[in-house]
Amino acid sequence: MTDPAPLLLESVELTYPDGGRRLTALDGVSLAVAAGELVAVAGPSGSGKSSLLAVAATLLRPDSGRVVVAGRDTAGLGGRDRARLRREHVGIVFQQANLLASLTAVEQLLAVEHLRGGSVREGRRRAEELLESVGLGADQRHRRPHQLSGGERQRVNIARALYGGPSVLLVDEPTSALDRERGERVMRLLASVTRRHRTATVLVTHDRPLLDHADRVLTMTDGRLGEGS
Ligand SMILES: Nc1ncnc2c1ncn2[C@@H]1O[C@H](COP(=O)(O)OP(=O)(O)OP(=O)(O)O)[C@@H](O)[C@H]1O
Repeated sequence: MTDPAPLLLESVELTYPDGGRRLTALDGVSLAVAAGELVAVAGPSGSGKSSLLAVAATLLRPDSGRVVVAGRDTAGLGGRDRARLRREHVGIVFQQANLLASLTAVEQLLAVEHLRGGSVREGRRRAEELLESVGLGADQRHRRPHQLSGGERQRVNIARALYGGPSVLLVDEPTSALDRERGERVMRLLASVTRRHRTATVLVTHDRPLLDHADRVLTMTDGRLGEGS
């Protein structure tokens, strides 16, 4: 029997208030992402890509349809249970690295351990290992964000998202602040962490050459998700 997909969306509808009416951002979106699979979502500005990530992250509740994360149907969950589900099962990588200016790379990951109420000694070892696995050398691991390059900051960001051992990894335009070559390298890294950590990864990008690194490419058009780029 195959394992259930860590991320499952079924017939999801999402609208936003728009004056006196409602604007449809997601229109009957269904998507299943398997463990170890990297799905890229392309599509024009305003087509609904960020809305898709927000719903998958349980940050927004859909008007209708099902969102199942790590086997849990999120429909009946209150705010606290959603927050816990996110903390335990969802890693999020935003466009900008959003790192805390005063903390070193290792400490950025330890801040997550602190939130989880775990052991800092254990956490330090795991943080060092993860940062090494995304390609940060021993020196860089003890630098603050302004002492790192944009690509290195994005690597710290990815390591931090992986820290909690998520089964779902959601990535929003990870290469937009990077030049072509660094963007390619970050994309290769995301493909490799998806395989190594067996995450169900959804990545939103405008950057067409990067789509080659995905297992599957989908296109969002006016809130509808279709096959192919
Ligand atoms: N909070 C909001 N309130 C009202 N409308 C919104 C809100 N957020 C997004 N929208 C609208 O919903 C639609 C989808 O937006 P979304 O941000 O998901 O698109 P996107 O594909 O991620 O765009 P981009 O590539 O420019 O980031 C757009 O028409 C947008 O204007």
